[in-house]
Amino acid sequence: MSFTPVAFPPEIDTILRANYSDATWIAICKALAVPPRTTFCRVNTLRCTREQAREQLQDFVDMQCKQKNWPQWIVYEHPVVPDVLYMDVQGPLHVDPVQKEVIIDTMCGNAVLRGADIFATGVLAAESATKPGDKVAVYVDLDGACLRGQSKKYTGRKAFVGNGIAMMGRETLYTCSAKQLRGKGVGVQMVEPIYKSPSLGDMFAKGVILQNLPSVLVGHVLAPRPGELVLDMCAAPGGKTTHLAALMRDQGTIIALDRSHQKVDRLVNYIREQELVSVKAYCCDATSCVMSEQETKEFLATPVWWSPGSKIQALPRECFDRVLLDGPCSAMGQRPNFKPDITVGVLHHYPAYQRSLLHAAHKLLRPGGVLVYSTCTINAAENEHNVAYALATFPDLEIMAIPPEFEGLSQAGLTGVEALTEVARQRCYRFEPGQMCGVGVDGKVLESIGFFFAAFRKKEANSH
Ligand SMILES: C[S@@+](CC[C@H](N)C(=O)[O-])C[C@H]1O[C@@H](n2cnc3c(N)ncnc32)[C@H](O)[C@@H]1O
Repeated sequence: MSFTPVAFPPEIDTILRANYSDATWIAICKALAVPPRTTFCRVNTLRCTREQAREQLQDFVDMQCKQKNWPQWIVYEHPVVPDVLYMDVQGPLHVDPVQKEVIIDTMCGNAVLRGADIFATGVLAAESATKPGDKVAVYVDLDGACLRGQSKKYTGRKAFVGNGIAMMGRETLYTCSAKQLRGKGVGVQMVEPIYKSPSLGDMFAKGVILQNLPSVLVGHVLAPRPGELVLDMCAAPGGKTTHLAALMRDQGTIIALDRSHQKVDRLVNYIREQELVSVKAYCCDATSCVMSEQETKEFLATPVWWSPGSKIQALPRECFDRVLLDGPCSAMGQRPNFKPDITVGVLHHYPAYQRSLLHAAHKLLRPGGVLVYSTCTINAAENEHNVAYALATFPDLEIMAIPPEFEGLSQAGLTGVEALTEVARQRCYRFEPGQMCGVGVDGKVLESIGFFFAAFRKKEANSH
């Protein structure tokens, strides 16, 4: 079974491949079409130890394997990153599609390839005679052209992702509204997926969070300590915010911003559910969120933070011990990616936008403080070029060396970015799709999504 490599629109392909040899670019496009070889999850160490979480997850996975008639699947503790568990992903496996078809959209297809079952709301179309218990072949609608509820066989472009068992009939799926279906649970249980990996089910409630290794590393490299004042500039949905809170033992203050009101509302609920007291989330445009010097003075005279969830305008200058800038990006490192959906205009818009966020981050960071800049894209303009920009624009920022324990988990930055010195390039954390991100306890290569980050320290006033 093989997947066709990701095909970017031609103009996008030209831009992205510019920094690679043809062979490397082809390998990247192949890797982007399929899921990473490893499923990583982070343990919420405020709730349980990693060992407790591993045991619980192993029990859950054992139960699933029994149900699906799969051989035993081992949950490992990551040898280097202290709060990470991981499992291997198997595939591509040879699976013959059965006759009856179910169609899902590309987002749902991406999740299926990463081990998920299909929730009732995810099913776009099923053939007219589909009943609970039927074995169905699951296809992804590649062009977004399948009508929801369609009963005829879909004849558009589609990709097979495996066979599953329908858990409800066609009638239930399409006579109920999307609202009624929400919470109804699994619509199709994937028993013969092309890429096999146990799903995490409701392990989230038990403190196990699906999170890619590079995202977890971001938290460890930022390394916030209990009692510090930390800023997460683009925080929603909050995967990294909650990690920072765990690293700080929920002691200190994390100011979590997001521009979107709805996302902040969800983030506030998430923080409440997690019973975190250190995180305060606000709706704020982080490109223009810096107080003037006078306003900063006045704020610091009586520092009172606003009520969580409210819209705020600005934050005090040079006060934050750590700043995380995990901003909006072209997300071209996501795996699998059935259909990269981006225009040249949008791709070109990101680097400048990220630079405006970098300007704000620099103003808010205290001397001696640490800034981590991250993206989940392979686009050099949003990565190495922005690192070079930050170093050239802010002479008081220095790029931090990779701690010895994290060496070998990522690749260095790309070559050929003129303004990036060799030292700075070596200090970038680039996670190239298809390349290893370390080695597991059993010597197997680990692999994740495409990602990039760099850590900077702001020099103390007397050191520059
Ligand atoms: C990559 S996501 C952040 C993911 C998050 N850090 C996590 O780990 O869960 C980028 C976020 O930036 C937000 N965003 C975009 N522009 C922003 C701005 N000017 N100010 C604040 N947030 C912004 C988006 O709404 C989006 O939620």
